[in-house]
Amino acid sequence: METQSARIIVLGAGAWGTTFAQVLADVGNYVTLWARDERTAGAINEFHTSKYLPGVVLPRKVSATTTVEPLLSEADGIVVALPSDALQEALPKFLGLITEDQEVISLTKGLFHGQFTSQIIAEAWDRPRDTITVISGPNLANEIIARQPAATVVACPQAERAKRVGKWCDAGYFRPYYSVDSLGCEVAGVVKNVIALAVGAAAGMGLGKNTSSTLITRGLAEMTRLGLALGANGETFLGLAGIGDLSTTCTSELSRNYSFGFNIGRGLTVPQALAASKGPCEGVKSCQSVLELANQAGVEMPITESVVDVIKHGHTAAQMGERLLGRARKRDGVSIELV
Ligand SMILES: NC(=O)c1ccc[n+]([C@@H]2O[C@H](COP(=O)([O-])OP(=O)(O)OC[C@H]3O[C@@H](n4cnc5c(N)ncnc54)[C@H](O)[C@@H]3O)[C@@H](O)[C@H]2O)c1
Ligand SMILES: O=P(O)(O)OC[C@H](O)CO
Repeated sequence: METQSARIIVLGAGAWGTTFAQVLADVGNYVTLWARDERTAGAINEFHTSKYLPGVVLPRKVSATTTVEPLLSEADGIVVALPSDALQEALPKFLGLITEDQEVISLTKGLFHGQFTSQIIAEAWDRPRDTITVISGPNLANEIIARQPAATVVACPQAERAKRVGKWCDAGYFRPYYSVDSLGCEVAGVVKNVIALAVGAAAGMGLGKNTSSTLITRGLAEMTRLGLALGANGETFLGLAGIGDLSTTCTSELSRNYSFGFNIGRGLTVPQALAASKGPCEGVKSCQSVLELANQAGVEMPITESVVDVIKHGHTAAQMGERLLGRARKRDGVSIELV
């Protein structure tokens, strides 16, 4: 029988990694954050603060280090909370230090160079993808750090691993639901960021709730079509990691993706909107890859396509709207038809 407190390392001491570390500490686990700079680690260890979470005092059980290698072999679980474009640089140095019986948990909602986070981790650490647990849901760090109630999906094809990880983060205010569909959770976590860019852009143009609800609903259809084509379970998209996270990200000014889109909608350029962002905009990084994946799978994703036109081809938010409204008329519903 496993003891109640686990030893957990969180790689990435930013907003979500630090917040998730607090969740784990609140349950009674021993948590160490890996920060890449001494300043971030020092602020956590000496003052229990983080520049990523202004005004927050962290539990004393959360500590940080810049030298995590000696701690990895003793850990029960390793959490990856890095932005998607940092994974290929940051992860390989830990190859050989993590074994298959340890739990590896991904919090990163990204698709980088055509690879979902669990694929990148599996390759970097030479372990089967189906041993990696994905945690995804309507989980804005700034709300969870204040211990506001929220639920999440803890998903792993090896169900026992999801159960084990779920117990570690079952903090009461943070409520895990279990799934074996980690692929569906990853698809949803990536596509919702792209859709949030479009919804934010519409809001930034001054458009109202009818427009945002239209984009959210059709965005759900896009996400579901792609997920089904890739082999995910359709139910996932109607759950917390699907419509749950989509609605949070598309309606909150705390979302970096929505806020980025909002700034585009009010006329900022892509570089200006990126400079104004308070953190990684995964949708900006992943939209092209999502579209390529959709094209390979023969799936139509018009909202994603119009976001790519804005990010990569200099289209304005107004052109994005015109293009979407000019499309051929379709049947309503989350259809699995690919045309
Ligand atoms: N913030 C949220 O509300 C939230 C919620 C759920 C999921 N996520 C996902 O979590 C991931 C991280 O987001 P975040 O909000 O914590 O970002 P963040 O910018 O707040 O933190 C990222 C951290 O990674 C570190 N980092 C960056 N590159 C690195 C490298 N090469 N080596 C080592 N460390 C490096 C940064 O120094 C920083 O501490 C993203 O994929 C995001 O989509 C975020
Ligand atoms: O700030 P965003 O847009 O990266 O969204 C954060 C989380 O993914 C919301 O669940």
